[in-house]
Amino acid sequence: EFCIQVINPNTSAAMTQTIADAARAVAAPGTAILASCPTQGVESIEGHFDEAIAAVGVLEQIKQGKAQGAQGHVIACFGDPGLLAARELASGPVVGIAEAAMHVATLVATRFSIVTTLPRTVIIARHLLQQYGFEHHCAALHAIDLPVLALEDGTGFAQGKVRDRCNRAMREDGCGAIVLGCGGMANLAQELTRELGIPVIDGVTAAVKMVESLLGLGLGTSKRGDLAYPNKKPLTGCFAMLS
Ligand SMILES: O=C(O)C[C@H]1NC(=O)NC1=O
Repeated sequence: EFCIQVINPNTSAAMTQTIADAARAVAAPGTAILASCPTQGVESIEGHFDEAIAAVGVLEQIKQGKAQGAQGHVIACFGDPGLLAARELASGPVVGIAEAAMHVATLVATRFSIVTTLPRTVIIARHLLQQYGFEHHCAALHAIDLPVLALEDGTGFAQGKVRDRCNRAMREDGCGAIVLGCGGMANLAQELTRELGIPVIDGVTAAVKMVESLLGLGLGTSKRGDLAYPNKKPLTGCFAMLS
């Protein structure tokens, strides 16, 4: 009985499919998943510049999702790009996969490590830990040092690097759980949880279940204060589509 929009903020069709499949695999029987990515933007998000571009696409998708009946939204990129802006626009809940994975990890372990793609993404993930208040829960952060789209090149090489790095983190970090730091890793969590014997948490599936929970509690985004709908004003040029 819920309709949840899952937005891949990058424009990679392959990664959008990976994300959509993972979301649908955990969605409750009555939950419909609307999966999408921006019509324009950047094929992978690997830094602040990419995130700024992707955030506009996220807002466009939120607007479209609302029109299509989405009651809640997931931002399926580990930087949670445009999260607060999306919350201003949305009436339903909006959950980013980084915050969702971090929250879930704190419920099943006292310390979690993060395994993501590039070293620069590690730095951004550290900023998110501070922003969300999870710094002291995170034991360590690691990068496989491969570009995001290596996860979609079909060789399985990146997936092997993720597995090895998770294994090493579990042995060296004293962490009880691991957070996968990329939407494109969503299809690895279950298998790695079985293999490693500790919770390996993907943010796409965590966020879908969190949005279901919020909807089940009858909760949407607060529209009082800084998450109220944006003040009405003319939007010009390429931003007109957001008005
Ligand atoms: O920052 C990263 O490495 C991961 C992030 N980038 C992206 O295009 N989708 C993501 O989840």
